[in-house]
Amino acid sequence: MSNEVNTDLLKERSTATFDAERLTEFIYKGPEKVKRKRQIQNIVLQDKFLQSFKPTEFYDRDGQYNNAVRRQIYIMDRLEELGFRSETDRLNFREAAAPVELSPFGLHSGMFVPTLERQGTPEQSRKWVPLGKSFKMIGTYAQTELGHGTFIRGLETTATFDPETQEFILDSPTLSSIKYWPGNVAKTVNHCLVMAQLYTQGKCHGTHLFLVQVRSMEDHTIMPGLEIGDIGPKLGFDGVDNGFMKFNKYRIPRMNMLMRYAKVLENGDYIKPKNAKLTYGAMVMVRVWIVMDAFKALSRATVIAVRYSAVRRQSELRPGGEEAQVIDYQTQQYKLFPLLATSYAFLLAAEGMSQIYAKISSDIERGNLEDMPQLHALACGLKAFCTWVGCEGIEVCRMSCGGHGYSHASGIPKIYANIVGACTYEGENTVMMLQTARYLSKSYFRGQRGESLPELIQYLTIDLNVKSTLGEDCSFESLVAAYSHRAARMVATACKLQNANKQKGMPSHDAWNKSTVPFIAATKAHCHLLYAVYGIVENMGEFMQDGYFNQDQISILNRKVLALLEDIRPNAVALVDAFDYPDHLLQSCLGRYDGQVYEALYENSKSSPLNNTDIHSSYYNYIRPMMQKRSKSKDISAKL
Ligand SMILES: CCCCCCCCCC/C=C\CCCCCCCC(=O)SCCNC(=O)CCNC(=O)[C@H](O)C(C)(C)COP(=O)(O)OP(=O)(O)OC[C@H]1O[C@@H](n2cnc3c(N)ncnc32)[C@H](O)[C@@H]1OP(=O)(O)O
Ligand SMILES: Cc1cc2nc3c(=O)[nH]c(=O)nc-3n(C[C@H](O)[C@H](O)[C@H](O)COP(=O)(O)OP(=O)(O)OC[C@H]3O[C@@H](n4cnc5c(N)ncnc54)[C@H](O)[C@@H]3O)c2cc1C
Repeated sequence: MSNEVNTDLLKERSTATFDAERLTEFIYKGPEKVKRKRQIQNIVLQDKFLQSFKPTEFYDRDGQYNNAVRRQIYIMDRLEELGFRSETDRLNFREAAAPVELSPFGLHSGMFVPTLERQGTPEQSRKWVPLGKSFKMIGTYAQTELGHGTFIRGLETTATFDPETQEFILDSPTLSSIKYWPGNVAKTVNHCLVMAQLYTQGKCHGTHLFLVQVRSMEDHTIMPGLEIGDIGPKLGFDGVDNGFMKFNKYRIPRMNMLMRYAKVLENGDYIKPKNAKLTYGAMVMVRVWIVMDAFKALSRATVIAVRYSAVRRQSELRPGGEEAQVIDYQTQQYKLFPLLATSYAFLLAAEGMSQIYAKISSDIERGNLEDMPQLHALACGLKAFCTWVGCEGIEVCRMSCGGHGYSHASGIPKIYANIVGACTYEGENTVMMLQTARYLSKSYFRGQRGESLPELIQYLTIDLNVKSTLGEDCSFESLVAAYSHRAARMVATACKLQNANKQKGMPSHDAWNKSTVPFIAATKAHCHLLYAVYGIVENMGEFMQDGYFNQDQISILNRKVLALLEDIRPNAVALVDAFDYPDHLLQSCLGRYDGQVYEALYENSKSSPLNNTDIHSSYYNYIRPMMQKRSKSKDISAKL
């Protein structure tokens, strides 16, 4: 590989109208933090073991899982040796060391340990959390079953209290009750947090969490009374062993029920929690993180697509002129620049969401549950919105790279395959949007009754007869007003339909179900408040439906979006550089900082296993015999 930077990229960087480094410092919260991040990334870059892994697509499933375990354990050991204590340092190291592959210990650190911490009594946490943190106990979160994922109340695994032995008996009474999908259940973990229907004194008290040992701590054999296995290959998550698990009247001690909020006493009496949904806390936390995952995935794809578009030359823009950088085509700009802006919007949304989560979850821990519905609605809506928009955007990035985007060498297919799972896991997106929709519906009717609403949804009570004041400048205030108007109108329309259905005599559940399509559209509009001019132009019908904008204003917006493409054009490369993703994090021949994409693609293709021999064994085994057979056949030779 040459050491030179592609001349087009050099030019892009030298003509940018702002200093990308300052923006990097804004993103990572200051120059010291940027420096530290780079130091950590360099440690990884110098690490021969970490650099020795080939991309996961070159391994079969067994190899992918094996490598993932090997690499992640090495990462843990290195983190210990390096003595990194700060969460940011550890995250930076982990991301640089395993940039594409998901960890077979991800659910251990991401759900198992935090749930023990937050849902266990102080004694339970004191006992188990240190074991989890030191990996003496390896665990995961096992909730979903063959028959039910979304409808938690429909889960069928039972945990029946036996006061004689002071134990719970876990059972999978039906085929559909078998736990199915939980990550890392198949091969990695020795413990699970299992969501099961609690029965005591002959009564069901709904779903609760239980700590269950599933493998021997001595030799990792599956505990008697359990059946465990892998569910097979998936679209992504190559290194993750999503599994199935069946309980055959398997006993665990009473104290293995997580009892911070609900309790079962020795005599079998059940003590109710303050709110039954407190058991769902781990899911809320992960939904919040997923917003940040959506940012990371979309921004990486955008970096790759924008850099490649600056390097790729195709066709003549000026007749007889040199071939143009594809980034100069207005259509290419219209594909990519809004996604670049969306990446930045997602970053800010993810940070804002994390702050709200930190505040409300600490209130909840102190017993103040007032804002729980608001947190739930916000986390569900943003998780669904950002993963949907992110995945669509990543696919646009892939296609904007033409044929090379389809190759794993572009790095984009893997980003997509991993993040698209987030549209389903931790709450299927439509279902999540409908949770936010219910909150909006209830809030709308409260607003109609004159009750006060939380700040984020006060716009639901605005006067819908007011028209837009948007002028040539497309001011921030006029854009916010437009989005508020559109979302408020759409929520009101959906609520009116819901009400009309009720008035026709429909039971309230039917009245709700038969208005959910407009409610989903209204909820997307609610989440869309992250956007500006492009969002209006792309959804003009919804903004126009009640004549909110006049014809002149529509023309202004259409002109403005094209003018913005011109504004972004000289800065596009600098705006993606500012994310400061080093090449070894992007793992992309197309998104390289130096822009040497053709050399990289050519080199990369040489590592394809099909190139190990000039003549593949299938020639001797199948092609040659087929040709020999055909050449002997009279019919064929006659035709030839
Ligand atoms: C290549 C490099 C790229 C870089 C990026 C890569 C990105 C990849 C990163 C991946 C990293 C790590 C790996 C991730 C691992 C994946 C983990 C996946 C784990 C799981 O999936 S665990 C299982 C998750 N399951 C779910 O989420 C189930 C969804 N269902 C529910 O949550 C609920 O049941 C419900 C559907 C929300 C509600 O059901 P229902 O209406 O029946 O209501 P309930 O009776 O249950 O509730 C009544 C009432 O309560 C309200 N409510 C419900 N939940 C909550 C809550 N959590 N908090 C507060 N209130 C709640 C509900 O709204 C009702 O209210 P109402 O009566 O309407 O007022
Ligand atoms: C990669 C991956 C990792 C996972 N990891 C884990 C894990 O670690 N632990 C774990 O417990 N689970 C895990 N899961 C399971 C995951 O949480 C569930 O698949 C998810 O919650 C969706 O539930 P479901 O499969 O039952 O979908 P379903 O609910 O069956 O969805 C099917 C369709 O029905 C629609 N639908 C369902 N209910 C409604 C409704 N009320 N209103 C309108 N439409 C509805 C949905 O919108 C969807 O279109 C994982 C899944 C994946 C893909």
